[in-house]
Amino acid sequence: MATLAITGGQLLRPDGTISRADVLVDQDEGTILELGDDLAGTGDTNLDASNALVTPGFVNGHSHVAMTLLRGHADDKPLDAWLQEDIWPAEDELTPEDIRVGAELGLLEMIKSGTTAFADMYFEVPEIAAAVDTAGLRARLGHGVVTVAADEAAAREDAQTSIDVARELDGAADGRISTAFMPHSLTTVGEEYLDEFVPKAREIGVPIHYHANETTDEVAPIVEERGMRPLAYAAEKGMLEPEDFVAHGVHVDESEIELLAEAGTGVIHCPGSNMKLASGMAPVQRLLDAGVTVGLGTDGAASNNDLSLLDEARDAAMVGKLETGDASAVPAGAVAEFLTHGTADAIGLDTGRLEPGSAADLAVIDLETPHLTPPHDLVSHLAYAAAAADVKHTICDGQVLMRDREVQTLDERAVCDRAREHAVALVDRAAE
Ligand SMILES: CSC[C@H]1O[C@@H](n2cnc3c(O)ncnc32)[C@H](O)[C@@H]1O
Ligand SMILES: [Zn+2]
Repeated sequence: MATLAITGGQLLRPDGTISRADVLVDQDEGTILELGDDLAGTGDTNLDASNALVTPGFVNGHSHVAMTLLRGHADDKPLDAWLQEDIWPAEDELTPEDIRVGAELGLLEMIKSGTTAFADMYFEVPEIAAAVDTAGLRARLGHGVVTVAADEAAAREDAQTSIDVARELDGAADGRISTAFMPHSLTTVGEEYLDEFVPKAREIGVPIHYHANETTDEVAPIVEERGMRPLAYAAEKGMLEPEDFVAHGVHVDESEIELLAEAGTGVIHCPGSNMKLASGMAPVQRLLDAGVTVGLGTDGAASNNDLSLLDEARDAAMVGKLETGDASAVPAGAVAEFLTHGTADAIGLDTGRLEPGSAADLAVIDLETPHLTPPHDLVSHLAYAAAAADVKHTICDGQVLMRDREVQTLDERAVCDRAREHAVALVDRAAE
């Protein structure tokens, strides 16, 4: 058995408290073997965590990781105009290789900012899975289905691809990859396709993930045409089960909050994207008060514009207070849960807790920096003050993905060079 010791650090425990402990990892099993006062010298290899905070690796509950290629391509527009005028025309030009290159850039950024697990909706998912396998992260992946502008044969093929991808890739990368059926949203996928394919997702036993209640423009047509709220419609279509999770949930009313709480369906809060696209502010404290499982997501790098969950954590805390007019809303402790086991639970991945037997997915945050001094409250620092560049080691499934800020599984320079070339060519093709 190969072992790794992470020594000298302060540990964020599953109950949200912080205390001193070393961590011993079974690298063959990818699990935490032991937490103890003095495990220095017990591992085959050692990572120094002195004057550092050791947290579970961060979990990103909603992303489109390959959209890094479109970072900064189209800013300062609302969702519909942004998608229809800029993003979808550019995505029409994407090749499988572009998606591989964009995914590698996104994964590099995730590793550098302490993320070890994520949920992702996009196209050419085998390319993304291959990048995840190489990079060493954990992921729930799915092919995003959009049927609005497609003829019936193309729409059915798209939905079937989502089912096939979910079946074929579940368990890939030595079990680090799991999957979901991913209709894009309740307005971009026709009812007949939900009726046909939601039962197929249930047959193969995968969750369903989709964008929901992101903007008022998305809510209004459902209310007008069906006389019901979007999440009541989702429940009617069988898409509100405990394993399912929706992205955004900005414009949810009390009846929908109750539906989510009763169903056990998770909501992935994406405050950066919601602010940038001016979509609105999700009622996160009300969701929490109602008992809804809330997670945190970056959305894609074209609407954020980075993939750092520490940025997202700060945004969540800040916007939570603004939305309620209450400075005690969405406090640091809640945000620390969002970063770790809250989001892991929402997307159904078994990670996010530092305890013996758990997945050895960790981030080590360097506290030797002015903006994290003094160390009065390290949970506060995690929510309000820490940044991506403070992450010094990242470990997933017991493997060291970044040591002393050097990513081990991807060649940083080569990934960035390739991404630059592919992004320029992509945007040029889209402009032709
Ligand atoms: C069909 S694959 C996923 C699809 O979603 C698009 N997308 C990216 N960000 C958002 C967002 O905030 N709301 C809705 N759709 C979004 C992405 O560009 C892909 O086309
Ligand atoms: Zn999204």
